[in-house]
Amino acid sequence: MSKNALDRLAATIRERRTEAADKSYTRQLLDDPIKSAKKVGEEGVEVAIAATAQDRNALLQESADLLYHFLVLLESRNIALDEVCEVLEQRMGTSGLARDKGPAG
Ligand SMILES: N=c1c2ncn([C@@H]3O[C@H](COP(=O)(O)OP(=O)(O)OP(=O)(O)O)[C@@H](O)[C@H]3O)c2ncn1[C@@H]1O[C@H](COP(=O)(O)O)[C@@H](O)[C@H]1O
Repeated sequence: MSKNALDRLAATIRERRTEAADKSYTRQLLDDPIKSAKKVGEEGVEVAIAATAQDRNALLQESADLLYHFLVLLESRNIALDEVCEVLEQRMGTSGLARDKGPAG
């Protein structure tokens, strides 16, 4: 999924704030940020299981579920995808090995 598709999906999710709950699954999640957070956790575990099982199709499907639910969670907490991208951009060029991991590693 390209960044452009993620932006379009995020815009759809934002629009669902004003949709009727009985017509929109997204609106139901936006009304219940705790459920939304739990769904991100569930979908993350399902991604990990699919990856561990080396099930390519399942990994694609679960990854899409995770991205959708992650975007809903961000919207429910009034965080724009661009803000997350800014954090990623700030990290660019800094190796993961460069972080201070403390004496325990
Ligand atoms: N990308 C998605 C998307 N991916 C997954 N899902 C839904 O996520 C739900 C949860 O998936 P699960 O596999 O966990 O199913 P479940 O365990 O039965 O779900 P829960 O009862 O736990 O919520 C399913 O109902 C899927 O249909 C999505 N629902 C919506 N979208 C996008 O959001 C748009 C708006 O959707 P509505 O708000 O429903 O109009 C759609 O046009 C799509 O572009």
